[in-house]
Amino acid sequence: GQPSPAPAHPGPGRTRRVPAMAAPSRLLIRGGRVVNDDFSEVADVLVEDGVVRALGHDLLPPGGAPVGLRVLDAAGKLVLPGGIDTHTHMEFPFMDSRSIDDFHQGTKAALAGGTTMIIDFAIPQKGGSLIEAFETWRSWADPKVCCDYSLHVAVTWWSDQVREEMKILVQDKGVNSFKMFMAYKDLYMVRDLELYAAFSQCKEIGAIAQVHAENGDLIAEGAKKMLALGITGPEGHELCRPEAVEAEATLRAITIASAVNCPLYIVHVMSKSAAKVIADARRDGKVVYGEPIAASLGTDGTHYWNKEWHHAAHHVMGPPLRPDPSTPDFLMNLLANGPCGSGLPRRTCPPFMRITMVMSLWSILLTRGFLLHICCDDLTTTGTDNCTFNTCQKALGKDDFTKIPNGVNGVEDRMSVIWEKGVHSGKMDENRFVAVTSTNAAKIFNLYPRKGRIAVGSDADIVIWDPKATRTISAKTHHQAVNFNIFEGMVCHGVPLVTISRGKVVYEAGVFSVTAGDGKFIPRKPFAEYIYKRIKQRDQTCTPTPVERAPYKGEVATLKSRV
Ligand SMILES: C[C@@H](CNC(N)=O)C(=O)O
Ligand SMILES: [Zn+2]
Ligand SMILES: [Zn+2]
Ligand SMILES: [Zn+2]
Repeated sequence: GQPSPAPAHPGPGRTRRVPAMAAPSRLLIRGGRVVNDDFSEVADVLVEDGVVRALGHDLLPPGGAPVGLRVLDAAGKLVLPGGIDTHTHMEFPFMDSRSIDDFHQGTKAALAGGTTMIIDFAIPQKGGSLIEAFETWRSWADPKVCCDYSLHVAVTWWSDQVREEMKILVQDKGVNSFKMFMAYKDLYMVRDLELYAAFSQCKEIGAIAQVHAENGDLIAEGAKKMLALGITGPEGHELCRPEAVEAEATLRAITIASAVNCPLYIVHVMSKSAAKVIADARRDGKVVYGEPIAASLGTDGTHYWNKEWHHAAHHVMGPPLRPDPSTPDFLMNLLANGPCGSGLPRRTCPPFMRITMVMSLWSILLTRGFLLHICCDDLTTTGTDNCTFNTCQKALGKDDFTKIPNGVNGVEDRMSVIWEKGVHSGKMDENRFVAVTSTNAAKIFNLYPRKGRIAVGSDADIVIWDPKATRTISAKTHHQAVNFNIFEGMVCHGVPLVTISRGKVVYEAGVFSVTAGDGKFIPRKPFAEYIYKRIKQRDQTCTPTPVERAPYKGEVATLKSRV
């Protein structure tokens, strides 16, 4: 059975209790630049009863704002779809501890950073019921969340019961994503044949398979080796599971999913090696998506060699951050090159081929007069894997790195870190930023266009964003419960000024107006079009058929009896 809900934290950040009747039911966001994944335009946004009612110009009635309509001036600012964090672990009982940001504090911090929805994980013990785990996580989250949320469910063992419960979760509970761990040997790890069975069931019921891609056997052997060498500090955590251990499992998962023709989602992509495997698989046409996280996009594994034990330990997560300092830039490049007008395949063919290809390509373009849509989209969404532990909790592993509870922060800083490292750096434009922080996740997890877009009929999850303002990230000022921030001191362009959740201003100029439980669980239907179209097409037209041939009539050797 699972423990009871963690106690709610008072936490930093003033919360102004706004009496329910005072919140206006209608908002008019005026004069901002509305940015969706495919298009930007200066427009007013009218919101009523939690939904976008109209987009257009001069929506303010001539007589001025009528009673019950609040006008927000967004002139010179951006108006973005609220971020969707695809990967969190609030108040997660794990490694003899429990993550310190709970569903209240964690979702407040999300809102402060411009994220208006999180997708967390219900994780049963081996042998436990998936449905019971789902209901347990629901009981923790529903009373506390300040923003909308949903749940992936983990498959930590295999049986006919698990297969059946996956089907029930999809049909009755609004789950359409299941995470299988290839690491955490003896705790959550499943083996290849179980992956094959779980992927087959995901395909059968229209879910997307997610994997934690690391080779759990190599990690176990690597850890023994490091401890035997007397390496007990956080540096041992990375040394025992170098990026090849992540890349190997990534390729193995892709190979198994491809054999099943099941859509695959690689969570927390942490290394160049794994990212290259995913990019190559996508170029081969595989239906696979990669999710780098704020940590792997914003910092690196050199911190494991920091002389301050607690500093190094606070960066311990699985898979580890990588000591190769070029990793964040590399991952951001692969994240940046999404479906674009003129993106040309960056590699995969020798130079002379490329010249001829480019020449022929441009000649086609010019004659046809349209921009070729080459979709690179090597990495697709961004999460945080927010799973935070205070220093005293991390100290459970002060003498043995395998005992350091794994996990880092990110839920509050993801949007600013990606704006700074991705947009301000010139790698991606504002539309791609929206795609990777919100829209692509909504499409993959079948939330779109209710979530992930500012359009008439969509939920009014909106952020008024100041691309020019900067903020300095620090544990001293962040709204998370955890007492450390892996982005400490980072100055980021891109600051949320106002966060709106389902039409309510919940965060403005540093002040919260949240109510625990205001967030809702968002159910998700199976067979998301965005991922299943190609799968279904392949089932129809790519299933192999036998060759018709006359039976063999020649001599057949006699079976030699074993001597
Ligand atoms: C157990 C969970 C959180 N911990 C972590 N990533 O270090 C995960 O592996 O995603
Ligand atoms: Zn994981
Ligand atoms: Zn592209
Ligand atoms: Zn995780």
